[in-house]
Amino acid sequence: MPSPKASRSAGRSGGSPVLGSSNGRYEFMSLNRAPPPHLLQRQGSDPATARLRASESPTRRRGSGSSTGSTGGQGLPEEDSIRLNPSIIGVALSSLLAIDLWLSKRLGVCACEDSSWGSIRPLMKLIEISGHGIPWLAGTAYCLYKSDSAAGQEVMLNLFVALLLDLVLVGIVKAVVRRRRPAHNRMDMFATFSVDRYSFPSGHATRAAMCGRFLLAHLVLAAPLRVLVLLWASMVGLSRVLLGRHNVTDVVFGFWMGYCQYNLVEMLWLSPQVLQGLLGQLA
Ligand SMILES: CC(C)=CCC/C(C)=C/COP(=O)(O)O
Repeated sequence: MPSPKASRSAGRSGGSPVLGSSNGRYEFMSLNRAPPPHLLQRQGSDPATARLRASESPTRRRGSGSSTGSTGGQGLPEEDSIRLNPSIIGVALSSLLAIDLWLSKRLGVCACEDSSWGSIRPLMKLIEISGHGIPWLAGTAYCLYKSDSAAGQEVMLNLFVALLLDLVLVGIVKAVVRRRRPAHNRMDMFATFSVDRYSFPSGHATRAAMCGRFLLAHLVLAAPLRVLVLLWASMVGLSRVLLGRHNVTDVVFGFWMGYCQYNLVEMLWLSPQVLQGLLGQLA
């Protein structure tokens, strides 16, 4: 093994510990220079093969000119150029993912009772229930049943359909992406589907964004109540990360998806005629 001292001095001279030991000692070699012949021989069965491998080192390849062609063995082989170009996107995505995981872990302060903010976990769980699918479906069905005006029934029926649509769309995306929930999450949510073991996107966030927009658009609410709706939707999203249920990107995407789902609900809006037909069939 090289002593730390040897490694440091090699680092200072621009060398890099790229090759193995010779006679029990490690040797350091600059990436910009061709390796000595005795080391080349160890890389391949004969010196010619070894030299060829050395000429394919990343540094040599980068300096070889054309990045598109593969003519005459001088340019970059095509498959290599394909592999190198998307690496910028790959690095950006993995950096974003790393930041997401790090931030989500730091924000998961109510993930269990003995977490740093474990004392507010019950409050966060209450907010969680307020954005759960069951109270929303049950509440909407109750309002639909109780509503005595055609306008009220129309709004409630469309909200009910929107909630079902949300469950289906979120289920599909979760099943396709299959991102696991954060490791610090305790799976103690009530009434979940099997796809809810996956975390992308947050179903609570999609519901909060979609229902928030729905309420603001279809209920005549005073300004303080409108602010309350916005606050509630934000708190539902935030509580998902604080409880350790989701990573930040699950919630951000969930909000965006719920926002778009509302546009879809508006496009597919069930008119009173359709509603009468449906109710007529039920009666
Ligand atoms: C059983 C019904 C009707 C809905 C399930 C709602 C639920 C538990 C969704 C998961 O939400 P997150 O993805 O935000 O954890």
